[in-house]
Amino acid sequence: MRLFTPEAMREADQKAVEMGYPSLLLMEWAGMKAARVYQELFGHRPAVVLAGKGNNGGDGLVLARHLHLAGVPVRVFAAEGQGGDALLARRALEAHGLEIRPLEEAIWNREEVLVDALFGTGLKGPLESFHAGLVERMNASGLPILALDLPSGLPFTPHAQATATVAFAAFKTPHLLHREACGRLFLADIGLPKVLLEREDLPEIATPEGLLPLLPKRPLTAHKGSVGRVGVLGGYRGEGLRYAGAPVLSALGAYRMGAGLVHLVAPEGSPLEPLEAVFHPVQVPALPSMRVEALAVGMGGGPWGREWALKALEARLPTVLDADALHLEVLEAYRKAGVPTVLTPHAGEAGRLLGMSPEEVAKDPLRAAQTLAERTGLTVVLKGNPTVVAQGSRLSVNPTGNPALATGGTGDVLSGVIAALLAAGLSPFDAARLGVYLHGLAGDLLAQERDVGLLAREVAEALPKARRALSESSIPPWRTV
Ligand SMILES: NC(=O)C1=CN([C@@H]2O[C@H](COP(=O)(O)OP(=O)(O)OC[C@H]3O[C@@H](n4cnc5c(N)ncnc54)[C@H](OP(=O)(O)O)[C@@H]3O)[C@@H](O)[C@H]2O)[C@H](O)CC1
Ligand SMILES: [K+]
Repeated sequence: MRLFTPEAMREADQKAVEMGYPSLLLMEWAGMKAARVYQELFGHRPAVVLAGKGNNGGDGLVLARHLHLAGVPVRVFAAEGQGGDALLARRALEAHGLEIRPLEEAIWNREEVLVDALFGTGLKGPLESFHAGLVERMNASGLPILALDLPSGLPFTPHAQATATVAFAAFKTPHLLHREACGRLFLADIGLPKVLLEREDLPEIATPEGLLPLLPKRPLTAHKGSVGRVGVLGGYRGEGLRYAGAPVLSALGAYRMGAGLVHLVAPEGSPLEPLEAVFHPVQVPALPSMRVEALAVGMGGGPWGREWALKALEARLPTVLDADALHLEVLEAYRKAGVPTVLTPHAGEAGRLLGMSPEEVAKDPLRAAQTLAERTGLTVVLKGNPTVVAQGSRLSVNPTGNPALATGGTGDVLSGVIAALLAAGLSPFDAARLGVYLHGLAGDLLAQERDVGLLAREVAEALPKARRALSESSIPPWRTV
């Protein structure tokens, strides 16, 4: 599944029309499918449809007709000046005798549900004062908001804060970059010819169908040496072993992702945990002899991070470089050595490597991840909401995960998860996108029980459940209608 920009979506739309596909059919399906979602979520609760003058408004007018025909009470407030399909949608609605009042008069009461059909992909800049005021009034109403295609105003502020969003034909960048504004996501097939949605040049959205075939199988003859062994190198002896837990969490992540054996190389005095690991206490960063197929390096390494990474490079094994190991000259050494490498920076670390502020990175994570991947020649996991995986020109955007994961140590767990998948034989890009997806899904499963107060080790513990959910193809983060 591809992630469309609003422009790419408009192109697909235009191509459909050039192919002779009637655009009115697309609008009819969009409005009809959205009406179906409305009824599923709100039953016969009365609707207030707020429609703009563009095609997003047209979708809203079609929805109003379908709700009316289904016996749902509907009041419609629409901008003036529709043309094309939206005007036909308006006429069709009027033919059923529904009154359409000016948008300026929009008002609602406590029983109603707001349908946001003001703007979709055609918005060119931040909302001007009238629409900004309207959207703010909608948000402040406390009523549920069903957004058609996009919460109006996105990607700018202010924008509608939706309870649920029905995306038409495909997800667009704001759906994943501003997930918190979208509420529950629904994806509606509106009959757009499939060839128009197959765009290899666009970023992929990691989906269960795409990732399931990558999940390492465990044959009956498996033993601990055959399913992938991981070496974890990290920790710093200064400052009283302040981050001694980080390598332990990485080791837990690796075990819970299915590593057969984990070797833990950490400063003397570090906790001897987890009990299942093979311990190598060292005085200074070192690479002891051990039989492993992949490494996770840098967690809690502080000033030792660089040395850990350079020592680890001697093994010439697929490696995950995290946190303190992330320095430009280290990355250059890994690239030169041709070692399959995955970097796992957050926005702050990526910003440091790119010479940008963390805010700039977070604003356009797709571009930042791709730039870092191109500059380093390595595979990049840019952690954030959403997490983006980049390698060369390939981009994969991860739809799992939630704010509960924003807690100390979850990144360390992720490094072990990806290392375990590398050790099981996956390529860096596949290990990264599968690892990120499962790690996020583990967090999502836990958030169903509690949405704050998660511990990183619990995320590790939930990994087998996430793995099972993926193999049983349950819980995609959206529903298709
Ligand atoms: N293939 C599909 O996915 C289909 C999508 N459909 C729906 O169509 C919209 C996109 O429709 P479009 O008409 O291109 O655009 P919008 O309805 O989102 O908005 C256009 C109007 O917004 C005005 N505008 C633009 N920027 C601003 C702004 N900053 N402030 C105020 N007004 C603004 C613009 O006015 P202009 O005078 O600038 O032209 C337009 O009037 C998509 O999201 C789907 O919902 C189809 O229905 C089916 C196929
Ligand atoms: K909208």
